[in-house]
Amino acid sequence: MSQFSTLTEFAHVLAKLPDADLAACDGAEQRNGQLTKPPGALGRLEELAIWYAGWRGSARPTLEAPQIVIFAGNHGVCAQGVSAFPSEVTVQMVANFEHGGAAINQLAKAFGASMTVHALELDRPTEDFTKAPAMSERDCVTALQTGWDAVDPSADLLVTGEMGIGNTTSGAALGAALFGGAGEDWVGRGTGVDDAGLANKARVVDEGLALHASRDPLEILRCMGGRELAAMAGAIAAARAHRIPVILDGFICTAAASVLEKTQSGALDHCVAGHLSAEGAHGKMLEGLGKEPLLSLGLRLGEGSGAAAAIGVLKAAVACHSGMATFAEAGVSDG
Ligand SMILES: O=C(O)c1ccc[n+]([C@@H]2O[C@H](COP(=O)([O-])O)[C@@H](O)[C@H]2O)c1
Ligand SMILES: Cc1cc2nc[nH]c2cc1C
Repeated sequence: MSQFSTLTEFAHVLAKLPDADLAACDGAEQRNGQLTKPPGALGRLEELAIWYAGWRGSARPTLEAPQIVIFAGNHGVCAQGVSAFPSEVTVQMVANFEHGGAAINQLAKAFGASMTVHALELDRPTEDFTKAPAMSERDCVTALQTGWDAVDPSADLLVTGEMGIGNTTSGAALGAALFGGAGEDWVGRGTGVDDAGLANKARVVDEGLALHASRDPLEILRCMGGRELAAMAGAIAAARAHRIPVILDGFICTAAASVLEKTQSGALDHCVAGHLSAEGAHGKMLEGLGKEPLLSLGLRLGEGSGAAAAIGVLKAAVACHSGMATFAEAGVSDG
């Protein structure tokens, strides 16, 4: 539980979050060197296991309690015709999550993750950001706090996902405002808009950038983000406070996470990129964060799906690291 009642206070919380445990990292690195395999033969799985060990504070960690949190929000900017789907799909999909019928339900089950869904005032969409700030400071802080409180301190891995018709436009606006460039550099087809729809999204983002001049990352989140993006940012920050590593999902999740990194450099050191989304600018955003995605499967679903698929990769890394025999234990001659 953390208390912050303004965006400035949230920035102060971010500045004080803990770092990885270097002794655990060193211990994990040493153990990795003794396991029955040629050095480096498990490739990136080795690096992942050591990173995970550092955040969990144990040279031989376990990964048994992954948590998936899904946040849903509605967007006033949908009035600009930015999505291929109507806004009511957001609340309908929340019901689908609650009844177990969505892709993320099956992925959670497949990888043994708990899952919670948080609908964020769906009947009170954010403002259309071409006309006004998307959220008041109070609304933005409330969403950050909801995200913070949604994290189970006993989880040992967190995936944050979202559902929000129109939110690829918010993600693109955040991308442009945080990393530079114009609307056309950051918009993609989202749920499937055509060429005219894509051009319209670029126009909408450009209007937002012109109206909201502040380049303070948390102000950018408030003015052009959405409740589900703020909640993901709050959850990712809370995970760090609890030393819970995070797998980032696609374009919208990464945009929300980028707000943290731009507020406090290094704020995403406890996060890996789960996958490369088919949403056009996701790769550029990940490059801007210096993150290499674990998977590239052409997913563009959101709702935490790509990150959930990557739980399997991280489980593989930790299982090998913590379960394998050393050369000495197995009586295998080393090189
Ligand atoms: O995560 C992604 O990379 C991603 C890419 C494209 C679409 N989505 C999902 O589609 C919805 C937003 O698309 P749109 O076209 O309504 O802006 C939202 O519910 C997201 O979860 C998600
Ligand atoms: C059906 C549907 C499911 C989704 N899940 C995440 N975003 C979504 C958008 C739509 C349109």
